[in-house]
Amino acid sequence: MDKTQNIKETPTSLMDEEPILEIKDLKKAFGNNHVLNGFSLNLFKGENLVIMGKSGSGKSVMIKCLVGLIQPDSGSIKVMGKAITTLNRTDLDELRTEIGFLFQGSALYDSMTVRENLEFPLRRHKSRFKNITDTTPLVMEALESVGLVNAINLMPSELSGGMKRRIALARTLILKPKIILYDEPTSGLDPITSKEIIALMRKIQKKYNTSSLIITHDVDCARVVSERIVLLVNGINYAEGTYKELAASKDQNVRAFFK
Ligand SMILES: Nc1ncnc2c1ncn2[C@@H]1O[C@H](COP(=O)(O)OP(=O)(O)OP(=O)(O)O)[C@@H](O)[C@H]1O
Repeated sequence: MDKTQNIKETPTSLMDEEPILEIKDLKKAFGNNHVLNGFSLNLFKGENLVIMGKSGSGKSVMIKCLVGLIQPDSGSIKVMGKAITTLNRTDLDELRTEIGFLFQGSALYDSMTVRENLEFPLRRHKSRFKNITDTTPLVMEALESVGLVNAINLMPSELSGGMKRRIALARTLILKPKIILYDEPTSGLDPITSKEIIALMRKIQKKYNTSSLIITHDVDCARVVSERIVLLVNGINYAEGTYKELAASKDQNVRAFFK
């Protein structure tokens, strides 16, 4: 099926805006393995955009291209108007402070308290926070946003899986990112904790006016959290639309995601 049949026009409410993140015709192959074959997407301010694709379809490769960890073979990626592939190391590092990551495993530092885990990114990006002498208000605000103020002095070993994920999110929020990349935010969590994380993602979107790219296999998460969904199939943005639109599609490749 011609992919253009599946691609929805950009929603009219967003049409006048510059995308905060723009991927155009991205191609990446490893030898004969052509992973991305002209993938494109626009992420707009304040939007939650879900990317779904089956295992091995290239979601992680796309994210790595996006943050400059992998050089694509061709195509362009602009984040807040800056072309990623042309930035030098310093500019790329600076741009990365505007992007929050919540990756699978949410790796907190086991030997540090929750407070120290949250302070870590502030120390790493010293130049941006050099005028801050007391980190407590920032730590408290981030913990408040994820509903875990009381966990400030706990060690990661004292936290449940869901709490760890919340703290990892707080550690991301402390840098006040404009864009958040979530990689499987609900994987490994029980249904109730997943629902709590999903609700939290919505709350964060509203409170911080962040734009998010969310990679997930979790159809429930996609339904609740997204304004739009992009399906990555055969290395391209095969289909795009709201949950409702895609869930009603008759295309077998699209239906496969909603069974
Ligand atoms: N550095 C690399 N060198 C060679 N091949 C790679 C490299 N990174 C990824 N690949 C290949 O690219 C393809 C896509 O991998 P990727 O990790 O992006 O999939 P994914 O969609 O994120 O999968 P999953 O949902 O299982 O995490 C796979 O065939 C993988 O083997």
